[in-house]
Amino acid sequence: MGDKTLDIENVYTAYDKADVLEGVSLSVRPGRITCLLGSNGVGKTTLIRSILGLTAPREGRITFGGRDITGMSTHRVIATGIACIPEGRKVFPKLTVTENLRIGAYQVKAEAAIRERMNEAYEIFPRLAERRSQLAGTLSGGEQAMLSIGRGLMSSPDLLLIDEPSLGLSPLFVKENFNVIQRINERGVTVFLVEQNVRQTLAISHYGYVLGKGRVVAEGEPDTLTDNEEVNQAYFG
Ligand SMILES: Nc1ncnc2c1ncn2[C@@H]1O[C@H](COP(=O)(O)OP(=O)(O)OP(=O)(O)O)[C@@H](O)[C@H]1O
Repeated sequence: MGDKTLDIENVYTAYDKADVLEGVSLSVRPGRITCLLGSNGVGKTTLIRSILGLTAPREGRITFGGRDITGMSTHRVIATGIACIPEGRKVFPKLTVTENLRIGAYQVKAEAAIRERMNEAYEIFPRLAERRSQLAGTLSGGEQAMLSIGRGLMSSPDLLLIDEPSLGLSPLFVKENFNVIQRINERGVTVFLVEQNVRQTLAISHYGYVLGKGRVVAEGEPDTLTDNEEVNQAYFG
């Protein structure tokens, strides 16, 4: 059960000279689904890269459970209990479903623990259990999305970062995957959900932030965000 807060304080991140993130601050509280909404190119993935130590912030601070993880190597960030499901899913196409899941548990030594987690993943995704020996590259897009979530769960994370899970999926799979994210959260995993799909994301979130160009332009409970005129302006305008 996750009990650690992820705190992002005044983070500036740049790839070359120009800052993509210009002083982002937000909190992902334990046990909740917190979402970050924003249109193309505002810096959502860059924020995830900053958390994971893939692109270190040039200024600001990121802490997880009070521990400073700013600019830490990705390997060490993951060891603190954070897992990430990247945009575009990225399963290993030539490996089976089971082999893909095992990769998610690469930091786990005990075979019994790996088995237990795998059974849990198959319980959450019966559709994957039926296809456990199938090559991941032959799964449908929606099934690959499930597999990438399942793989993220194999490290038993406290916090799951999910980057645009609805991207390129049919409405039915989007609905199914969002249901799964909600169920995973009910099992005690804290979720930071980065999305463009406003309505469905807010429907499952406890709290939300809206990223404008490089900075947070609004935050609040889902109800207040749906009706907020400024949000609609910033987001769609
Ligand atoms: N490796 C990189 N090198 C240079 N610029 C980059 C790099 N990655 C992203 N950018 C730029 O940073 C900006 C923000 O990109 P980012 O991927 O964080 O946005 P996003 O909000 O996740 O967008 P999308 O929803 O389209 O994925 C964009 O202008 C992008 O071109």
